[in-house]
Amino acid sequence: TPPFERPRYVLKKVLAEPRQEGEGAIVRRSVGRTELKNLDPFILLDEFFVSAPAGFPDHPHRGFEAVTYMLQGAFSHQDFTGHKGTIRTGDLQWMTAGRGIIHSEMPAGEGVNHGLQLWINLSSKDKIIEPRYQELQSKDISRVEKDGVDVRIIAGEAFGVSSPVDTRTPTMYLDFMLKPGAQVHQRIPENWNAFVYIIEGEGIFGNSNASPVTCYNALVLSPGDGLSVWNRSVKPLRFVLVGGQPLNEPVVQYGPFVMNTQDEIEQTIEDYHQCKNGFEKAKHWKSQP
Ligand SMILES: Nc1ccc(F)c(C(=O)c2c[nH]c3ncc(Cl)cc23)c1F
Ligand SMILES: [Fe+3]
Repeated sequence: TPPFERPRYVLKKVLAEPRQEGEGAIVRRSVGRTELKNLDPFILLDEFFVSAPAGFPDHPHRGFEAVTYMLQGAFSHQDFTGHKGTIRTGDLQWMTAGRGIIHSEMPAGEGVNHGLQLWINLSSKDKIIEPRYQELQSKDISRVEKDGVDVRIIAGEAFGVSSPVDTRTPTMYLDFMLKPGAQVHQRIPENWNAFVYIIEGEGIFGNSNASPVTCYNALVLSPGDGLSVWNRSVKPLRFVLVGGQPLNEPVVQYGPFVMNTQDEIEQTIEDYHQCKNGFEKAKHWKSQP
């Protein structure tokens, strides 16, 4: 018996090509590029590859959440409130920027530091909340291994295990590793928007006779109550499955500012330049080298 009443299949496949971002950093942007704009509540997904001295020096955020997940290496971060730390392989930083953050995110490991940064929009009422961090070390991230499937539960639930992360918008963010020959059937709430981003290997998504998809591709999923995935290759398959309940609000983005109207964007730019309404600490702050 098929595991789902309405299996989700692949509506669109988009290859994320490398591009410059920050200072000398290379990112493969999937969600957030022109043809992948309306995946409400998701604004952007960057797979970043950064070697020192490149990185993301002092920059602001307002109106959304930046979720950084390190796949390999380390990143150090510091913000204008004095909050600082290092995100290492397998670690997670869920930063709710709310009304405003200014921070720097710089590589802290030797060689290439590789990870994902997902931007999740906030509802209009949450765009003015105080900034907040939820930071998990690799060992604290819920993990289930079963029948050749190894899933790390960054947000939401899989195999009956939930993540401790408190998401403003109901969200799932699952990091799957499938051994050769393994398959997985993951339930996804019916009315959520959902996509897959492949990190390593090749997999078959949606229906069992679909053609295999390889890394750096993002797959937009059709509506439905779950996704099936098969690994029919001889290598491990690694991908993230991201889903969220749409906010259904207007989105006006200006770089690292995501609001609901053009007026709010203009107000945000003024707040940032005049160090007010949440950007007060910008007056005297610069990141320490
Ligand atoms: N100047 C500028 C302008 C706008 C930005 F969003 C950024 C920025 O920080 C990032 C954009 N992708 C990213 N992936 C991973 C990480 Cl750790 C950071 C970023 C930045 F630096
Ligand atoms: Fe940032």
